Amino acid sequence: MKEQWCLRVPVRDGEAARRNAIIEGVADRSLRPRVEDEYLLIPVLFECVGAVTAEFVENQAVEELPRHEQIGGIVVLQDDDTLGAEKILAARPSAHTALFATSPVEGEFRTKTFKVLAGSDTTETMYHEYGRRMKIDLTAAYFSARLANERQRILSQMKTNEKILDMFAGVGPFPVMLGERAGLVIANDLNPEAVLLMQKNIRLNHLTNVIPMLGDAKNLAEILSPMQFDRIIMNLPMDAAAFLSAAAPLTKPGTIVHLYSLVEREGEHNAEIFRVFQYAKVTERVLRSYSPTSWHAVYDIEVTQ
Ligand SMILES: C[S@@+](CC[C@H](N)C(=O)[O-])C[C@H]1O[C@@H](n2cnc3c(N)ncnc32)[C@H](O)[C@@H]1O
Repeated sequence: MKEQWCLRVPVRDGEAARRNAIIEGVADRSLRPRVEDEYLLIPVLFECVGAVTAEFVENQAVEELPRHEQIGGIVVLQDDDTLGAEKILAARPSAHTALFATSPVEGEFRTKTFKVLAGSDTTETMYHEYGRRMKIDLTAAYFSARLANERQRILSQMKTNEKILDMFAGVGPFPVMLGERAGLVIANDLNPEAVLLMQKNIRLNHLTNVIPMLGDAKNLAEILSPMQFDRIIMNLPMDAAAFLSAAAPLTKPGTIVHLYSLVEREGEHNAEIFRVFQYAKVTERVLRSYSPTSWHAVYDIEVTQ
């Protein structure tokens, strides 16, 4: 593989950064890093640069550039900083556009609006994650690279041929990633633009067992019963717990529900979970902090009866 681009990280962070890059599929074990001044230069695969996860870029790679998150060919800056945007684009050959979010995540489609700071006037890009490709459009449909590791965790837990339901699938990152091992994935979202992109992503990744669906998750039980799923993904962090009773009729003993939520205290959703599923084994894990008083957590709910 040809060496074309390097991550430059302080030597003290070097080993962790290299391990992270190898796990992310961005660096290759066979390419040796080298030390220059106080920095370790980690050769990465040019075509995979877009797959570097947001946290990795922010924390390890580019201390001298303004803080930003890279998603495929797009960098999203934390500040409305045109000069900084141009600097980032010059430093990142794989990036074609620099954006600044002019709104928070909002509305039921969970989208943001953006201003183009530099580069091409677009919010569309191709995003790569662990060998999969996804077309995304940051204004049309929600997308975040931050759950890339979470998708791998679930993939590693899956048995072959599982029947999976993603109730809030967006442009399809979970279905695309889990599809290779699943028997069937039903991938639902309320946003028509997200479902259109998801259809493209299913085709881009040559999946024939992922069925995209446009609808309100609250009606899924009525539409899909008597189907029962081995695994249900619920990634609507502001409100997923409110949909637990819509998911319940589609479960059976052994079903695992992965509920993603923003929480302010440990066990925040336990009362609702045990109200809906009287017999369940629940594990709560923190994924990252979201604000000084809240964090992003995943509840793995194993239905036992
Ligand atoms: C946080 S995003 C998650 C998208 C995707 N799972 C991902 O990881 O990128 C939540 C998604 O839920 C969708 N959504 C919101 N309310 C919904 C509802 N009642 N039924 C179905 N989808 C809904 C939004 O359109 C959005 O795409």
